[in-house]
Amino acid sequence: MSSPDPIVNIVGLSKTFGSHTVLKDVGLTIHAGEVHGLLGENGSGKSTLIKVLAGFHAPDPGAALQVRGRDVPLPVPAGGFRELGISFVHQDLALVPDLSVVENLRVGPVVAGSRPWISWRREKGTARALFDRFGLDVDPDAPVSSLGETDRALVAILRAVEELGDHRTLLVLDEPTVFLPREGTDLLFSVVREIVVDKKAAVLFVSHDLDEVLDHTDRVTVLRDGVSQGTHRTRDLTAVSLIDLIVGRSLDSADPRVAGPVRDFDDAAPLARIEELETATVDGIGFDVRSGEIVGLTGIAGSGYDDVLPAVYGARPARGGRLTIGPDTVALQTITPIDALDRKVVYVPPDRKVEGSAPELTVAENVTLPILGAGLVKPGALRVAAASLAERCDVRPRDPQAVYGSLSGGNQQKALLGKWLQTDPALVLLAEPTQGVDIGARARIFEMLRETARGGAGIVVASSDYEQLSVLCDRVLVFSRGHIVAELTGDHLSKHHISDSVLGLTRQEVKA
Ligand SMILES: Nc1ncnc2c1ncn2[C@@H]1O[C@H](COP(=O)(O)OP(=O)(O)OP(=O)(O)O)[C@@H](O)[C@H]1O
Repeated sequence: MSSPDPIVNIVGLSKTFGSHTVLKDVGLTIHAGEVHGLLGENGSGKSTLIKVLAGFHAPDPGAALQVRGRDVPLPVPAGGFRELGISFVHQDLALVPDLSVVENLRVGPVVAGSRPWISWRREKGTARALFDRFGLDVDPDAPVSSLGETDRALVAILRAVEELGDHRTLLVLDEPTVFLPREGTDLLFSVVREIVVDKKAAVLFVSHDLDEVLDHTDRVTVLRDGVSQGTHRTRDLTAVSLIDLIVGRSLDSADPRVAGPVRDFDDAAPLARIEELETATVDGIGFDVRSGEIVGLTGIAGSGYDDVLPAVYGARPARGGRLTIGPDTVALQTITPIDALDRKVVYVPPDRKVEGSAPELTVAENVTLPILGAGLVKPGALRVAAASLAERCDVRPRDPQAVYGSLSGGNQQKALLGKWLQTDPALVLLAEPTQGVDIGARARIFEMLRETARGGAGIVVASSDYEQLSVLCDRVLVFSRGHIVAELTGDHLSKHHISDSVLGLTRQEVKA
């Protein structure tokens, strides 16, 4: 197992932003040869700790860092992590889409000035050898923009592996599976194991997915409100003991791993009907959503399930199809987000940073944007509306004047969902609603969605998180090659049934 010698040792790490101390005297010891999980609720300080290692944040005075037994002065200078043999994969992957795969692989050394000239022929050969070693079938000349999500994530990870160099120490993966379709995670973890197999380097792995953490880490360190809850051997933990460490209290909503009661919608009238939808990846599909129902859409990457919601909302063009909601039928080829909103259809996209919000504005400004049009413009009233929304959605810190972009990922997601749910929508379209969200926030989000459904709205969730779909949905539609190939309800709504169905191992009859 792990070597007793720490490869990276952090002692007494604190970090304060303004008056808010977000890391409090944290220690972290990582051994060569281990996959070390870093867990904690949204906003508990995981990314801040990683950004101190990356030299992006200077810690408060008093912290110490040792790498392979040597003292490293803090703050780590810009780019200094390279000399320490540390590399990072951040959630946004930091790839340049217009550059080729091989150019992306070499961007780091070029920017760092460590490679004055480059033989691209040799680099392509090296890239091919690297991909072969990990069983990745990617053309080094292909532009990154042409790659699927899985390949993109794996290129970013292999680039980080390359950047570790000869004196490789630590690969830091900050929620690498958040944007990875399920079929990509197996490949990811085989890469992770390969890195630590000779016990020379270690992997620090940040994730909210408890199954992944329990299956793939050797030890875990848990942060709660910026305070370490200790480091534990993974084999001594269960999902329940891990939740206790992370949340530190019993969950304030129902356990998000347990489904609600089975509800029967067979005789309910449709609230919305999507018919003959055609997009680049979807081939004439249709389905109904009934009042109060939560419908899931899933499939492997490229199956078309993730193309449906933006097309229904008019955020991405459809080639054809119709949406009927209430008395109206709208052509999906021409529908715009304004038409959709007029019909009380709202859409929360998967990438909240790009499409869902204005990061430079305050939380109050972000969450009150949809109600500005309703004539409510007095700043005092907006502040009250924002504060009550933040309270209801459990957005932390509870400060409506905080800059939205400075919130942790999960808190941004709660605020974004709350912003749209307050508009009393008829049909809610959600893509990956709990991506990057911790277990406590996940419980809160599920509760918010169930409450909205109980109020009579229909909800459609497109996701590759089978556990989330099994717990939240009344019905799941499985896509393959642009068609709906299975409809799962009742006893067939387990994580494993959904997974088997997506992989084509089982089929359930699709009702007309
Ligand atoms: N640049 C900043 N300025 C002010 N506050 C910040 C800044 N960066 C982070 N914070 C605050 O520090 C706290 C810890 O945030 P951090 O991003 O480290 O959490 P996290 O554990 O990584 O959360 P998540 O799981 O949601 O990614 C949060 O309260 C966040 O709002």
